[in-house]
Amino acid sequence: MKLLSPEELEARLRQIGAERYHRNHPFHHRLHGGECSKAEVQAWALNRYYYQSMIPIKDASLIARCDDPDVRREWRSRLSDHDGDGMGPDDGGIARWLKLTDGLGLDRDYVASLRGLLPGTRFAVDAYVHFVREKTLLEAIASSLTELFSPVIISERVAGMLANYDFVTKETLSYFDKRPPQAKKDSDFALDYVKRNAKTPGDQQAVLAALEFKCGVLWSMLDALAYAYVSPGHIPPGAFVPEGK
Ligand SMILES: O=C(O)c1cc(C(=O)O)c2c(n1)C(=O)C(=O)c1cc(C(=O)O)[nH]c1-2
Repeated sequence: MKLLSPEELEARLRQIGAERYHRNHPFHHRLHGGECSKAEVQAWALNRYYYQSMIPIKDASLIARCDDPDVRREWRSRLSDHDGDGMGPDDGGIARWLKLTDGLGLDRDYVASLRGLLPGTRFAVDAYVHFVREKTLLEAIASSLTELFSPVIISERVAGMLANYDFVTKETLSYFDKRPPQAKKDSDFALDYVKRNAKTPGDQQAVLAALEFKCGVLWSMLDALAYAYVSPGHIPPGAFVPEGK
């Protein structure tokens, strides 16, 4: 591969998002289009809790291995976005995600215990954390770039779920209120970083591969969910069993 200009690199990254982001996954079409049963929505929220709960751990790992104070300063807002600043009970993304699982009628302690997780969710999320720990800082930063695409899917999700499910309220979905501006700020920074720091064809290839890897993490979480709870509906032993199943 020849050296791309920063603009060409950005265009290649956006192309990966257009093709591979989990917005294209059939489970999301089903979720947002109102075709999911309540049990499927519960399974989605319970499994996504693991992703939410591990995000600050992967961000803390990134900070821990970063020797640039400017990057650390910028990156640490991600920790308070998810963990909160101790200013109230619903402060921080993890606490607001638990409001979502509460609103869907799931037991908080059960969700947080992670006992009901699909093995596929665990493996995908753990792979993301390991990737960020083990790859170069440039690749670790690039792997967060799915967030470039999350504001669009979040607005589709909130509108679709509110219109289509009588068991979902605006209050229940409050997690998503704060995410689009946070994701925009975070992904603007990460995109600018990779455009400035991927200086060789090899660096640029690694950045593109990091985004493809991360799209695969998100995609495989939904594959696991669809296989267990939609079709063929084989729930792995020990994973969450919705009421009535
Ligand atoms: O709802 C979504 O579809 C979605 C996607 C993503 C993403 O693209 O990785 C994130 C989030 N939400 C999110 O809420 C979040 O906090 C987040 C952090 C990260 C990351 O990689 O650091 N991605 C995402």
